[in-house]
Amino acid sequence: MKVAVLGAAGGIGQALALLLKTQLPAGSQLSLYDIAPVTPGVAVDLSHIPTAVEVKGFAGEDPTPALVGADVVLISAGVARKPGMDRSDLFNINAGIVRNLIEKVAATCPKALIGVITNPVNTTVAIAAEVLKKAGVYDKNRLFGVTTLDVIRSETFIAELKGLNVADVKVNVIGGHSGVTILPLLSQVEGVSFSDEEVAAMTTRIQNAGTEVVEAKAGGGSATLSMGQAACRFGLSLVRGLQGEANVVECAYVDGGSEHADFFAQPVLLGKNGVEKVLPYGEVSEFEANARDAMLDTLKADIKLGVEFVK
Ligand SMILES: NC(=O)C1=CN([C@@H]2O[C@H](COP(=O)(O)OP(=O)(O)OC[C@H]3O[C@@H](n4cnc5c(N)ncnc54)[C@H](O)[C@@H]3O)[C@@H](O)[C@H]2O)C=CC1
Ligand SMILES: O=C([O-])CC(=O)C(=O)O
Repeated sequence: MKVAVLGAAGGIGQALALLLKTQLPAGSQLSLYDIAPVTPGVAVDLSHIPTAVEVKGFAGEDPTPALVGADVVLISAGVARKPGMDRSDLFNINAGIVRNLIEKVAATCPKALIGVITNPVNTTVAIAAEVLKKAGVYDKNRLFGVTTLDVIRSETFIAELKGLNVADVKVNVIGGHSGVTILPLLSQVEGVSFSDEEVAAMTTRIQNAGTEVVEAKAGGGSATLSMGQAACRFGLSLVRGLQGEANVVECAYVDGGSEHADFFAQPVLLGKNGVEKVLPYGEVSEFEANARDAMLDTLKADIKLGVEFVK
C-alpha cells in the first residue's frame, strides 16, 4: 500500500506523516511531497523510526515522482487561516494549488483514493472533481473531502460534557466543513440526552472549533495536530477498506447522490474501490432538520464556486 501526502512539510503534513509512519500496515510506503526544500529531510528524519514503513521525500515544483503508484493521496498543501479570516478567504490561493496538484494526480495515479484536506473543503473538493472530469478519470467513489476533524471534535466535546469514555462516543457529522455547514447529529448519540440549550451550545462549539484553535494560536496557524490525527484516522480507514476489511465506516464529504447538494458529508462504507456504499445518516431531530435545510444555500454556493473556477 502506498500513501502519498502532498503538503507534507506543513503543520498538518508533518503530524500526519509521523502518525502514518507509526501506524500504516507493515510493508507500506509513505511518499512525502511539498514545495518546501526541507521535505526530503522530513522523510530522512521519519525513516529513523523503527517501523516497517518505507518513507521517501520529494520537494520542488513537480509532485509526479511522489505520486507514482500511489493508492491513497492525502492533500494538505496550501495556506491556513489567521485570526479574522474565514475559510473562504483561503480560496484565492488554495484553489489553484489544489487544481494543479489534482492535475498531476489525474495524470500519474488516476485510480488513487484522494482525500482533500486543504480549505475551503466545501469548494476544493468540487474543484478536484471538475479537474478529474476534464482529465476523463473522475470516479466519484474515489474522491473525499476530509471532515474527520469535525467528528473527532464532536466525540471529544460530548465525552467531556457528559462524563463519558470518549472511546464509546460515536457521532455522525453531516453537511460540509465550514461554519453552519458543519452539523453534528447530537440526537443520535447513544446513551446521552441533551437539553435544547445544550444542543444549541454544543452545535455552535463544534461549528466554531476551527476558529477556537485559530484564535488560540494567535496568528500562528490553524489546527494541525488534531487534524493530523483526524487525517491519519481517515487515511487508515481508506487503507483498511482497500485491503478488504469489512464494516469500515467514516463520515466524509462526497459526491454521493445526496438529495441535498452535489457534495454532502455523511457516513460512507469504505471498500476496495473507495466508497462501497453511501449510508443513510438516519433520523434527525427537528433542530437538526432545520439546521440542515438552512445550510444548503451556503453549501451549494461553495460548490458552485469550485465548479466555476475550473470551467
Ligand atoms: N479539512 C480540515 O478539517 C482542515 C483543513 N485545514 C487546511 O489544511 C491546509 C494546510 O494547513 P497547515 O498544514 O496548517 O498549513 P501549513 O502552512 O503549515 O502547511 C501547508 C504546506 O503546504 C505547502 N504547499 C504550499 N503550496 C504547495 C504546493 N503547490 N504543492 C505542495 N505543497 C505546497 C507549504 O509549503 C506548506 O508546507 C490549510 O488549507 C488549512 O486550512 C486545516 C485544518 C483542518
Ligand atoms: O478552521 C480552520 O481554518 C482549519 C479547519 O478547517 C479546522 O480547524 O476545522
